[in-house]
Amino acid sequence: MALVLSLRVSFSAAETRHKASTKPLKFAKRTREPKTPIYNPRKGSHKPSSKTQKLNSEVSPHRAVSAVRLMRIELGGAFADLLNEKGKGSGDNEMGYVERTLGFRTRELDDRDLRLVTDIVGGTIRWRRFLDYLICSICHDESTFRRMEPLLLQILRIGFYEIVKLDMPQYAVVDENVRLAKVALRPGAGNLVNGILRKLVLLKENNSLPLPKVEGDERAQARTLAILYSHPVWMVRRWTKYVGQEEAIRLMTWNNSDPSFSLRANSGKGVSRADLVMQLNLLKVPHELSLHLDDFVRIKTGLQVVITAGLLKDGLCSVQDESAGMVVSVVDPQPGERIIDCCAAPGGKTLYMASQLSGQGMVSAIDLNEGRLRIVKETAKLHQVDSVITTIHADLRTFAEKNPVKGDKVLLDAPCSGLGVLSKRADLRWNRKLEDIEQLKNLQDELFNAASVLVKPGGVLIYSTCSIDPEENEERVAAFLLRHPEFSMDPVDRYVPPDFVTERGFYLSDPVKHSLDGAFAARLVRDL
Ligand SMILES: C[S@@+](CC[C@H](N)C(=O)[O-])C[C@H]1O[C@@H](n2cnc3c(N)ncnc32)[C@H](O)[C@@H]1O
Repeated sequence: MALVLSLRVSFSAAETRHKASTKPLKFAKRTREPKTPIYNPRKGSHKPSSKTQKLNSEVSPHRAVSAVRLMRIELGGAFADLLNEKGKGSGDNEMGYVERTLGFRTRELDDRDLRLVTDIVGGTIRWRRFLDYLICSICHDESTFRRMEPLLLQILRIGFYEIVKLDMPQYAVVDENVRLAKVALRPGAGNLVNGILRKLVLLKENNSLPLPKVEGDERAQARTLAILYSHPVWMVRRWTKYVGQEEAIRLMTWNNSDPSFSLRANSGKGVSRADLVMQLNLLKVPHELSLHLDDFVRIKTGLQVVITAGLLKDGLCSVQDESAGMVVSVVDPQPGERIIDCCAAPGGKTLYMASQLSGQGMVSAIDLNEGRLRIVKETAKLHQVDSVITTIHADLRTFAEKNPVKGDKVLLDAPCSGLGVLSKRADLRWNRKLEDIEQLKNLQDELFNAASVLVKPGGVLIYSTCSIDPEENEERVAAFLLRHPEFSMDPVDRYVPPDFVTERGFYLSDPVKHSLDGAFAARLVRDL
């Protein structure tokens, strides 16, 4: 049976002896059962191992944890179901997941391991299409690749990423991933990993990785670029259409780079940026002051240190991208105003707006998602801005129909594709579909109409997204203005630096140009 073949392949003894060969790999059937039981969703079985609870000190912890985390991310629900079925509590921490999946524990992760897990998991997800292309090419057999069991595939992806993208010491990477495959799966899987990784090493050393050439018509080129820069083909085609191939490549390169983060000093709690900088200096976290926003600091590394030190838990600061902070600059909250935040959860902009009210006025935070809205409420308390925030659990469309409330300012931070934040959301590119954009556009139009009802005469309506797609941004605003002649554009040049203002007076943070997340905002004024 094909499935059995994929589960029980062992790399031929000859291949192991001769290390890396350039010939197609041959897979021999195994006859024995796998040594260690593992979760295999394709077989739908999981036998708890007698080795459970066993500490394995030979396997590198960051690789075991990365492999399991990648499985969880890719398998999603199926994996969660398995853990629930097998007993509550066993999977509530990372090592619990490792133990239940691999049948053994590793030593606890230290700070270096944690950083490696973050790098490897993020990078392996981002580069998935590229890595799979290489793995498939080296296997010389697409069906073998397609039928590869999930854990084996994740181990190979990790090895390929470490060798090709992280330039880690190649033979150490081979040995470590072989060991993981042997212990977590069976000796034959280790031999297979050994053969494939050694072949990769040889190809890399000879500078002859099997990479496709960008040639042919527009579709063919997009398919190749999608492999080389590891994005869905539809995104490559869309960006090439809007900004040309060179700019699309720059954008994909940005999306594949390690994300940097910004921290906002929580002025609502009386924490100034100088206080935050002092804390970062004490923690030895390198940082730069934001050039655009007074409360913000940028960090490239050290987020884990900030989290561990409790700066977020204690409400001293929040993680917030400057691009999102500048949307609040476009709103320009003033003490005493009533601001309606129509799609508020989890509350990044709500909290920042509230912190600018100096205790006078109100932000009404509406959201459809009750759980996420609860986060807004709890964080508002932690940040000591709860006296100026009211949360309202509702669908904006029905709320606007039934409630006579009017705001001085109404912010609609609409649900969107998130195409501006792909560098931070490593897996989002694989979850988004082209069809989503059509559906989102309809929702955005409906929410735009509903939000407009809540604006008082002479009041301001701000429409924003974390997308860079013109169909979710400029086109939605143009369509709204046609439907609502009682609103007119108010250019944003008074509120954000000139570099962020488009010709038509919108706010646009462009990842390539500004090295920030992508974000968009339009400011519209209602007639008196
Ligand atoms: C982009 S997120 C908002 C992010 C938020 N403004 C922030 O800065 O943290 C969009 C939000 O819209 C909410 N949403 C989606 N459809 C909605 C609806 N019909 N009514 C109200 N909220 C909705 C989602 O639950 C989600 O929390």
